[in-house]
Amino acid sequence: MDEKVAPVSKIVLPAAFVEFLHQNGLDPSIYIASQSIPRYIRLKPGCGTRVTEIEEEVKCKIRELSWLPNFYFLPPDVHIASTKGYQEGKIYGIDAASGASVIALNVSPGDHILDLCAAPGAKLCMILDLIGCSGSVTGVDVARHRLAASRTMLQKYGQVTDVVFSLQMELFSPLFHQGFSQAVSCVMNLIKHRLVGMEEESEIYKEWTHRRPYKERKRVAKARENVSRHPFVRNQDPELIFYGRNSGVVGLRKSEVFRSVDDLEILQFGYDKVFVDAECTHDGSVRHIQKFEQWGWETLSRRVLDAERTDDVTVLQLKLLTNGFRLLKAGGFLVYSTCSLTVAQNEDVVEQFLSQNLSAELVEIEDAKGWPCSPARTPKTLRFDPSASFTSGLFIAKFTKLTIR
Ligand SMILES: C[S@@+](CC[C@H](N)C(=O)[O-])C[C@H]1O[C@@H](n2cnc3c(N)ncnc32)[C@H](O)[C@@H]1O
Repeated sequence: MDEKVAPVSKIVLPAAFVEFLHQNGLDPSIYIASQSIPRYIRLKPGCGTRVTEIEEEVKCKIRELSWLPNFYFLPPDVHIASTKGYQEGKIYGIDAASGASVIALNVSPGDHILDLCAAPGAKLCMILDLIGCSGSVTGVDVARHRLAASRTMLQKYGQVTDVVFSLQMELFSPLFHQGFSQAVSCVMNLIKHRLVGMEEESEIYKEWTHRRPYKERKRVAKARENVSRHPFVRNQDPELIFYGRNSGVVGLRKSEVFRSVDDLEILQFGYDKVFVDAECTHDGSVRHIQKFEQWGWETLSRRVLDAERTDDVTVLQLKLLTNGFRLLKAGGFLVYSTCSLTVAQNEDVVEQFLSQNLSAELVEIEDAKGWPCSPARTPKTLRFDPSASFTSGLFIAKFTKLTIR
């Protein structure tokens, strides 16, 4: 692993990573293409007039992307963080392929949407823009620090950030959105600790507060430690860590918020759309891989190449997809995406899932007709290949739920 070979672009990929790419039939030259992959930004709808101002600030032209509304691109080495538009929450960085995966969901105002791997939240922001002021969005994630980033991001971009949950993913029962009177976003994770604002389980949720008692803070810190040591360990106790005043949660008991539901109920009252932007090895995200040069290639070895971990990831992906699908109502749509280009994390997961779920059917992604992507091995699924799309690498599959009688 320490041996460095294969000079690719400006970075020198470690031999083990080159081997990983070869084993998965991936061409290391996609990392060369990274030099010509632009930086993508999304302007919040209605902010198109800010383009000239941003151009003056970054001292270069920003160009509109023809195939994705509100997306623009600029040279990869130009940073937007110091621009007024960025600081005022009018623009954010999001890769065009990621934007495409959100569009594949066909978000409509009034939809009730579940985002299962939501943090740090660029796609959640986009979903909230598309849904407008009706319907609901529920965001879920396992990582507390990433959830904190999501909350900050949603607040910055003026999104409704009413609810943040702490929840065991695999045990997740839908927080029935019928309880919400307006669009809310809920971010959840798996950290096991007691409900903030509730002294006893039997108590009613009080208004959430940042000012937590000492005992509560200690419990949270301990839970955080456990989760970072055992990221894949199942916890038993779904917990709410943050919720907003208008979330519909204040005044309810835990049993009312997290009531168990059967599959028949879900067919009728489940989510209209579910987005599973699954945890993956990120090998398709060229920029992400390049960052390991600073982080240390040993970290790449641990996070991407470790065979046991890669197996864990595919098991987790199948679980996330299965659980997300369970929570979908009949006739609803689910988008599964990863920024890995390996068949194991994409087509194999999709095919295994289909073989286990007779009510799942792949559907064509209509919007993709104008996108620079290519068909993947499984019919109706697609891939963004960085060397052809000039975006990050991404796999997308879209399912619907049939009613099987
Ligand atoms: C590809 S990232 C999601 C990116 C996000 N959709 C966005 O647009 O910013 C995958 C996420 O899955 C989360 N994750 C990993 N295991 C999880 C689990 N068991 N349940 C929920 N989220 C999980 C990770 O913490 C990570 O934030």
